[in-house]
Order: sequence, then structure tokens, then C-alpha cells
Amino acid sequence: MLKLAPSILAADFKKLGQQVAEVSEAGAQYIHLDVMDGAFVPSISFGMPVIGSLRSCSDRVFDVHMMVEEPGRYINDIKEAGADLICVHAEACTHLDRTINQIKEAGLKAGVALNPATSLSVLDFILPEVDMVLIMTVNPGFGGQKFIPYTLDKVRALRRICKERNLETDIQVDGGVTCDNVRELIEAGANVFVAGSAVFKGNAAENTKAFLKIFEEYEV
Ligand SMILES: O=C(CO)[C@H](O)[C@H](O)COP(=O)(O)O
Ligand SMILES: [Fe+2]
Repeated sequence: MLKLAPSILAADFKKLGQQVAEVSEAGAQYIHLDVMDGAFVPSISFGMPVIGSLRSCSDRVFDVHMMVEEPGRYINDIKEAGADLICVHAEACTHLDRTINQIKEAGLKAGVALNPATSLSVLDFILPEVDMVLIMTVNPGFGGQKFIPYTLDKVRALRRICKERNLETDIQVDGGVTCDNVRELIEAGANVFVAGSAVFKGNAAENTKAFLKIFEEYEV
């Protein structure tokens, strides 16, 4: 099933709760929460208190994208705040296997994120252990950037590897995803689509529905 994960980074922070409720009611399956520490990426976004406050606004999957050095330090706190799925960057974990296990032992779904220039080879041994791989389609740190075209090949290659290994791993794409390029990403093998600006700039409910309508073209 194809899933939309609106990234609240592009929402109006004055009415965050309302915006999260709006996209949830419009049918988005995930809420994508970008936690940035000012070290792994240049920006600082928000953390546990904001995630915790939003939990009562939506019953959707809270998908926390940790752009944080050594995120293992925060797994329990992020879980307590209400996360369902935690995705950590391979580049930010000295002990990636340990961090993935920490997430799973906390009873949550575990994902690993890769920057655009990071090779898929880092997944060789960890792939069967994770529920999702997040392929960054921009360099992490900011919303509203332009999609990097070569990441399409990376998605295709990862879907091929998953098929060869008989794995039904979710492939999430994040950065510069729009209604204009989402079909290419679906055809490349992605199945979870993060969209910040393309959802929250303008009417968030209508934009959500526009993505879901495209997804229907691919549902059998
Ligand atoms: O992880 C992220 C940035 O690092 C965001 O999820 C991403 O940028 C979404 O925003 P947009 O759809 O506007 O590109
Ligand atoms: Fe993200």
C-alpha cells in the first residue's frame, strides 16, 4: 500500500495541532516529524515536547525522522512522546545495529535513513533487521529543497535488492516530493512518501487528497 507522510516542518507552527488533525482527517496515513539537533544537520527543529503535544491531535503513525548525532541517546524519550516508528541516519550512528535493536526492543518500528551520497552498501547486513529504509532525496536539514534526480536510481536499486532477498521492506523517500514527481518514485519502487511543502503550502487537506488520488491509480 502506498502511504503519504506529511512533514510538519512545512506546516504553520502557529496552528500545528490543527494542521496535523487536518491532514489526518484528509487520509494521510503517517505524520512525519523531523527532529534536527543543529549538529548532524545545521538546523534545530523541535523535539519530544512538541511530538508529545501533537499526539492527541492524530491517531496516524507518528514517523520520527531523527536528524540527530547518536540518536540512541533519545529512543526511550521519543517513544514516551508517542512515536510509532523511529528512523535514524546510518551516518549518525557509531553502532547502527545497537541503535536499531534499541528501537525494536522499545516495541517500535525501526528505520534507517541514508543521505543522498551514502551508498546502499551500508545496508548489506542490516537490511533484514529494519522495517523501513528512508532514501533522502535532498540533503537533510531543510524543507523546500529541490529533488535530486539521481536518487531515483538509488530507489530502483534498493527495490531490486529487496526483491532479490525476498524482503518487503518499506522504502520511504523524503525531500522535494511533489504530485509531479511522485509517479516516477512509485514506479521506481518507493511506497512511503514524505511531503512537506507540497502538502502544507496551500490547502493541506486538498493537497493531501491530491496525493492520495494519485496513489489510487496504482492500487489494484
Ligand atoms: O527531512 C526533511 C528535511 O531534512 C523533511 O522531511 C523534508 O525536507 C520534507 O520537506 P519538503 O517536502 O518540503 O522537501
Ligand atoms: Fe524528514
